Amino acid sequence: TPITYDYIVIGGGTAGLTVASRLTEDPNVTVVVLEAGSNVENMPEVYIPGFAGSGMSFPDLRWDYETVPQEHLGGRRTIVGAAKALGGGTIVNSMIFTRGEKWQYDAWGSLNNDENWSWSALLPYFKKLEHFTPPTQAQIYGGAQIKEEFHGTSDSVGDGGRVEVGFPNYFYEQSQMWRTATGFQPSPDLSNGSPQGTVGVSTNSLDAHNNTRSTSVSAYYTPFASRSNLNVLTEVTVTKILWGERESHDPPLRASGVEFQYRNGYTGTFNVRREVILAGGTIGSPKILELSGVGNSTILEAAGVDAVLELPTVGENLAGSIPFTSWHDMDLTWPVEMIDHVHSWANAFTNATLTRDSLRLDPKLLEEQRALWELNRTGLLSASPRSLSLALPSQLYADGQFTNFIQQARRDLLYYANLFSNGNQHLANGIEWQYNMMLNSWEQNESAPVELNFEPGYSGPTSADDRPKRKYSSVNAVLLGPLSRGRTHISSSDPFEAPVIDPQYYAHPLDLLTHVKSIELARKMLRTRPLDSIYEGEFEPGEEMVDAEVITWAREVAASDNHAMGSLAMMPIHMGGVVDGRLRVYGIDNVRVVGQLICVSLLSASDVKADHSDASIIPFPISSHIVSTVYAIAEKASDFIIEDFRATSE
Ligand SMILES: Cc1cc2nc3c(=O)[nH]c(=O)nc-3n(C[C@H](O)[C@H](O)[C@H](O)COP(=O)(O)OP(=O)(O)OC[C@H]3O[C@@H](n4cnc5c(N)ncnc54)[C@H](O)[C@@H]3O)c2cc1C
Repeated sequence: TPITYDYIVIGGGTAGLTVASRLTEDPNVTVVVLEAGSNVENMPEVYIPGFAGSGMSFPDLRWDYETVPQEHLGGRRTIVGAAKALGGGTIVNSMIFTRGEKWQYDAWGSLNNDENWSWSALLPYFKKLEHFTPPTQAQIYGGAQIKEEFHGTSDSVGDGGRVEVGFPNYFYEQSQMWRTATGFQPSPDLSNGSPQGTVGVSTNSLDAHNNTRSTSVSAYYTPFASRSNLNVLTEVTVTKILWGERESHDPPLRASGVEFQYRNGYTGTFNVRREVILAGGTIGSPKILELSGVGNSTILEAAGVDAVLELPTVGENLAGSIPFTSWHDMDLTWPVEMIDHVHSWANAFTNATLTRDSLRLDPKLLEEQRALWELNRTGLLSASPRSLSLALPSQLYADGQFTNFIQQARRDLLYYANLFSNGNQHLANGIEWQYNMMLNSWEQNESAPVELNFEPGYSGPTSADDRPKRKYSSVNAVLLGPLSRGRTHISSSDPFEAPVIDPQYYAHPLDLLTHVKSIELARKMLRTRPLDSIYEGEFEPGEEMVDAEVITWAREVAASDNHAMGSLAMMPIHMGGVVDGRLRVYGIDNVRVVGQLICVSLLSASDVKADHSDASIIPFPISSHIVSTVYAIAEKASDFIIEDFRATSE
């Protein structure tokens, strides 16, 4: 007989471990977590901050979700990065730990007409999850800035939250120069809900006491692994959710358990008493719903899966593809045929004394720095410092130019909303709503559509073997507010077959225009005082390249940064939503989705770091790296689950 648990958590990543840990604080509640990847907490590439990003170079630690050929990226396929390990994205990510803009969280609440979702409703959870170490005088001198009221408990106050958050203890001189070169206002705190238009040093998911990475494993699992009511199984892939008997075909459905397969091929099932928590990530979660017969019945039947619940927007709301028709008449500063291109970063040679490249160029230095880190947790490997600037439209576009683009986007609003909705009128309404919010915020110059993110070393598309063995400064341009939407769907009932992912990058012309502008700005910044003093010529896109060539080049090389969202969006059902404000899947009694959002943004590729992956139910993109928001959603979801159980059992 299968074992019965109160809760089954599918996916032991960021959100999954958070929820499992919180639920098992009650010793009477039993939880099993099923994670496809392994526990790699003890890999140096994971816990040493200076190696951040290198985790994705291990094939066993990633899913390799590949997109279909992207029409607007020259027909190339790209990889949507996602981690396959206990701890999920927190194991491999770049440790950037910031929050979005206040109005964006408020907009989730307005969209769902739900006061549970707003900046002020989430702030207590952002604080609850953090165990924050305030900056030292040396870190403040290096550029670290915070306002304590926005952060979790620090050591001086008490035990605090679970995720260690702090500032790097090593700063590269060129990062400081870049912050000045941007000309942006210094941010008082990048997590204060108003990062737009400012520049600052990012906080990290970092234990600042011993300079090691903080992950959802170290925060939510390892200290509690001895709980007898928490069972975490690794190398186990969930193949479908099982449903209880129904008297008729009408909703609601009720999950009775899950079916899974161990790496060695052994299969089994567990029964569930209360709820199944779906936390498989942006691509993983809709895939499991579809394999279980929940989704668009036409897609399911084509894949050979019997539909049990018609929920046509599962896997939708992800990105879009269309011709640039009506935009061809616009008065653009570059020839209109160039719109259909992207570029996503700029880098330059530098004569700075030390960059992250130094570790690669000089094996002896790497050895010394490794020994230093082992000795006292200092040196170049003790930190993964990033400086971020969140560019407003006025910082990207010349006067008046953006207004024209916004007007054009408004004229085409319904056209694109319909086009991206895959024929679903409800979803078209939802996308229309999202567009209105986003265009209004940009028109009023109140939101940052892009982030310029400084890497004190090489970041770009060329492998270490193929580029000059020199030191670099790089600016990653991340499109934080994509208007394109696409989809991810299964095409087979085989749970080990990858889904068909079509984010439709740059299908909305404004995505491309804005991203191109951000690269122009990045190139300029690299030559601006005081950074010009260490500038030794642009490497990529290339000193001689004019805009047209840059766009062509970029289209050929730009990489996905996985800033997509909404494949199981939290929206009203009449707007194409899949989950309600308490994260319950519409039409199902006891399945919740936590932490699964995919952000489709594009950033530069890097051989050292990739960036970003999936995260959740968030209906439209936030102007930030997303992991802290995923943790906050998971903390909040845990409270919902506990409250809802109490309410039904009273
Ligand atoms: C390379 C990289 C760099 C990043 N850098 C940053 C950064 O610096 N800052 C930031 O804020 N964000 C960053 N992100 C994004 C962030 O880490 C993720 O968005 C976040 O961790 C996602 O949380 P999640 O819970 O939604 O999914 P995940 O943490 O990905 O968890 C999903 C889990 O489910 C498992 N799973 C999937 N399907 C199944 C199945 N069928 N059965 C069992 N298990 C399954 C997966 O293996 C995974 O462990 C980065 C992501 C990547 C990949």
